Amino acid sequence: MFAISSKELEKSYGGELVLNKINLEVDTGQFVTLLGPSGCGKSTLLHIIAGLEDQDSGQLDCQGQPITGPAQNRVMMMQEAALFPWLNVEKNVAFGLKERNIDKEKRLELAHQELKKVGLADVKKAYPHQLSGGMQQRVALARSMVLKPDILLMDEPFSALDEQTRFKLQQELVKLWQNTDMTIIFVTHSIREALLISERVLVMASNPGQIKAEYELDLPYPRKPNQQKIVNLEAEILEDLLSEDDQKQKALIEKVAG
Ligand SMILES: Nc1ncnc2c1ncn2[C@@H]1O[C@H](COP(=O)(O)OP(=O)(O)OP(=O)(O)O)[C@@H](O)[C@H]1O
Repeated sequence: MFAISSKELEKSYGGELVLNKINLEVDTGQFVTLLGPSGCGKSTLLHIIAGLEDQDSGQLDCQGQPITGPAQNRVMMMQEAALFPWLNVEKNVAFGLKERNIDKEKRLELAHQELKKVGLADVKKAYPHQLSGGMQQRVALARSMVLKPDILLMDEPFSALDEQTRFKLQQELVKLWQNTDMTIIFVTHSIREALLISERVLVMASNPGQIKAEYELDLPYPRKPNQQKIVNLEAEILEDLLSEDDQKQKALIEKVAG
């Protein structure tokens, strides 16, 4: 049974087809990246998988059951940490456990354990504004992980971070994932990021959004950006996206010029 599967999934906004015939099969425990240019529908697809939006047509299942809305076993992490500024770090992490009828002491204990994994147990009494952007995203990661999701959906979670912090968080995320059975679907428009972290890269194209290529990455972790295979694949995917972009631009010029 697949963690997530879709058949001929489609979505339009205002008459514009945004997702076209998305066929997806994600194995349990896999780390999959949706890679593509701005506007190709990556976030829309992730939101539909999260159950935050409906598709117009096509089948979408999680663990063999149709997705009809949000569920506790699917957790979404966004680009902005969006922590509660009035709660300290441990309470931010523990917050989502309230819904699960876990008592306060246990909630804080679980939050502590998760904060330890992201190296932030020592600042659990601090408030979000006291932390750097990278630390805030680590807290957001702990807040997602404490819920022990089967499926973690990540929408460009590191794209607002500086390069070295981003690299560190990529490595940490991979380590955290390796210690679980969690399935991750990660959205990015960084080719390098996709190649450094995931087992499978699905390259999307726009107008309408579709999956146009797929790469299986049978490379051990931790990966380095200067590994020959990564360098070669990065060049290949970039080339592909550039030629796609040229065609789109040509079509747009023809349309605008009449
Ligand atoms: N709620 C909405 N209403 C109308 N149009 C929308 C809505 N959400 C997304 N779109 C449109 O759908 C298309 C795909 O958007 P989406 O955000 O999924 O792309 P993306 O690949 O995630 O882009 P980015 O990398 O810039 O976040 C875009 O043209 C966008 O304007």
